Amino acid sequence: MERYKILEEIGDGTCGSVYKAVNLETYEVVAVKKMKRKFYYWDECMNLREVKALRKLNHPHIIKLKEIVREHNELFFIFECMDHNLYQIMKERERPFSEGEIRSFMSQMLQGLAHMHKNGYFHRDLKPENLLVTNNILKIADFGLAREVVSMPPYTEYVSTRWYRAPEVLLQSSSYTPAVDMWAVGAILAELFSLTPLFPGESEIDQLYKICCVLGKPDWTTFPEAKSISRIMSISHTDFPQTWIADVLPCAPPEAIDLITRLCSWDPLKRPTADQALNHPFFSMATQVSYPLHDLELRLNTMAAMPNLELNLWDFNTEPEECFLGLTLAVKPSAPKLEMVHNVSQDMSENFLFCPGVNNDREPSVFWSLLSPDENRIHAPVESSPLTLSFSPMQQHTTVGPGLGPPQTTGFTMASSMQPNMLDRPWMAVSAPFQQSHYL
Ligand SMILES: Nc1ncnc2c1ncn2[C@@H]1O[C@H](COP(=O)(O)OP(=O)(O)OP(=O)(O)O)[C@@H](O)[C@H]1O
Repeated sequence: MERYKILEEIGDGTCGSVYKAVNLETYEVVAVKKMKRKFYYWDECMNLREVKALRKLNHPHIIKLKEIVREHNELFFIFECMDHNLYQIMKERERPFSEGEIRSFMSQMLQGLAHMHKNGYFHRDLKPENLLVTNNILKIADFGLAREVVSMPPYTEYVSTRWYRAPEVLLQSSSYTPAVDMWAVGAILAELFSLTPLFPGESEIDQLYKICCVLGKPDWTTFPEAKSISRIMSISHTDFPQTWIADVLPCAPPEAIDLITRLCSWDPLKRPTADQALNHPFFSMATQVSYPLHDLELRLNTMAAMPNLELNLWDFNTEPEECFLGLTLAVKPSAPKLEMVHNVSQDMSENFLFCPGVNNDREPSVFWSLLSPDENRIHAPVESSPLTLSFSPMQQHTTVGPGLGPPQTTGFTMASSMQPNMLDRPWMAVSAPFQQSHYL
C-alpha cells in the first residue's frame, strides 16, 4: 500500500471504510476501500462476493475494481474514484431534477444492471448511496451483497437497505430473484422525482405498511415461500389510508408513473427486467433541453404577437389503442410570451421539450399535453378511455390531494417548486400501528 497516499475518508459502510487516495507512481486518483475484518488467506479474499462479481463484470456503468491488495492481514480494494453518490446529490439538491437528468441516471443504472443480470449476478443492495456519479456519469458500486443468480436458496441473511427492499425479502421468502433489484430501481426512480424516499419504513413491518399505503394489499398467494406469517397476519388485518403513486409524485410524467408502478409490483414476476425497463416509453420521450429563463423569454419575444397553434400529428392514427396516456401532441406555437414565463421566479431555469427532427432555433416546437378524460390516473385502462384533446399548456400545479390528479407534465414543463417532502404526505409520516421491536 506504500504506492498509495491516502488523502481523505470519503465513505464509511458496513464492510469497509473508503478513502480517496493517489497512486504515487501514476498520480491517478483512486478510491481505496479498506475492509473492516481481517483476511488471513488469499483464498478468503478471492471468495468474497464483491471480488467474484467485480472480476466478472466489466461495464461502463459498473464501478471498476483496479486492484486488490492484502497486507498485514488487511484487505484493500482499489477502485476508480467517483466524485459523489446519488444520495449526496439528492440531499444537496435545491430544485427538482429535470426529466432529462432523471432519464439519463435511470438509463445508465439500468444498462449496468442489465449487464449484471445477464452475467448471472444480482446486486441485492441497490440504493442511492451505492450509485456513484462523476460528471453525470453513473456507476453501480458496492457488490458486497451481490449474489450469483444460479446460487442456491434459501437466502436467509440480511439483504438490502430497508427502504429499497422488495416485499418478497421483507416477507422472508426463502428464494428470490434479480427482480429484487428491479423493485429498488422503481423506488429510486420515484425518489429522483420527489427527492424523498417513496417507502421510508421505520422498521420492517412499517416498511410493508408504507408499501401497502401506496400499492394496496397484495394477493398473498404471490408469496408462497414467505416465512414471515406474523407480518402477513398483521398486514392482512390492518386498514390502510390509500393513496396513488401519481398523487405522491405530482411532477412525474405519466410514463414515469407507469414505469414506477410496474417496477414496484408486488409480484416479482410482473416487474420488468432491466432490458424491458429500458424499452419503456419513459425512455423514448422527447429530448429535454434546459434553457435559462432569460434565454426562454428572448426566444418567445421574437415570436409573433398572437398564438398560432399549428398541429403536427405526424404518424398517429385516430384509433384510441394507438395512443397511450401521456401521449404528447407537438404543436408549433408562435405564441409571444406564455403566461407562465412571467410567473416563474428569475433564478429558475426552464425545461423546453423539443421534438427531434422538427425543431429549429427560430420556431421551437413546444409539446402540449394530450389529456385523457380522467387526467393522469395511469391505472385507468387505456382501451376503455377514449382520448379527448385538450389544447392547453402545462399549468403550474400547487395543490395536490386525493382526487386531484397532477398535471400532465410530459411536455412544456416549468421548473416548479420542490415536490412535497414527507411532511406533506401525512400517511407517510404516520408509522404502522404495530409493536415495532417485535418484528425487527
Ligand atoms: N469508487 C468510489 N468512489 C468514490 N466514493 C466511493 C467509492 N466506493 C465507495 N464510495 C463511497 O463510500 C461509501 C461506502 O462504500 P461501500 O458502499 O462500497 O461500502 P460498504 O461497507 O459495502 O457499504 P454498505 O454499508 O452500503 O454495505 C459509498 O456510499 C460511497 O459514498
